[in-house]
Amino acid sequence: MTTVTTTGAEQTIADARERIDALDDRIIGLIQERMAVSAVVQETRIASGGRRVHLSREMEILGRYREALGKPGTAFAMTLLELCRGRI
Ligand SMILES: O=C(O)C(=O)C[C@]1(C(=O)O)C=C[C@@H](O)C=C1
Repeated sequence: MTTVTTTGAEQTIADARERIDALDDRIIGLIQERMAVSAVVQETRIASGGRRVHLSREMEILGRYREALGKPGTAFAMTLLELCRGRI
């Protein structure tokens, strides 16, 4: 019979990956929720004669992400905005 043993390092990695997967599930859920809320704002603005895109609001959002996460935060926020309002 073969005995399978797991080292401390393997167990630590497996546990951490499980937490990462759970966090990613929550992040994806939050992104989907953000997309739905953003759609409400965009549809309401368009229905009242406005445009889909509101550039000064996007600048505010990009600034928040850059302040919290640095330069990659800006790239992340740009991707997030593209998910929410499509490509411009
Ligand atoms: O806040 C708005 O006015 C929105 O329409 C939402 C949102 C966003 O997803 O954050 C989407 C499109 C706009 O260009 C700006 C921001």
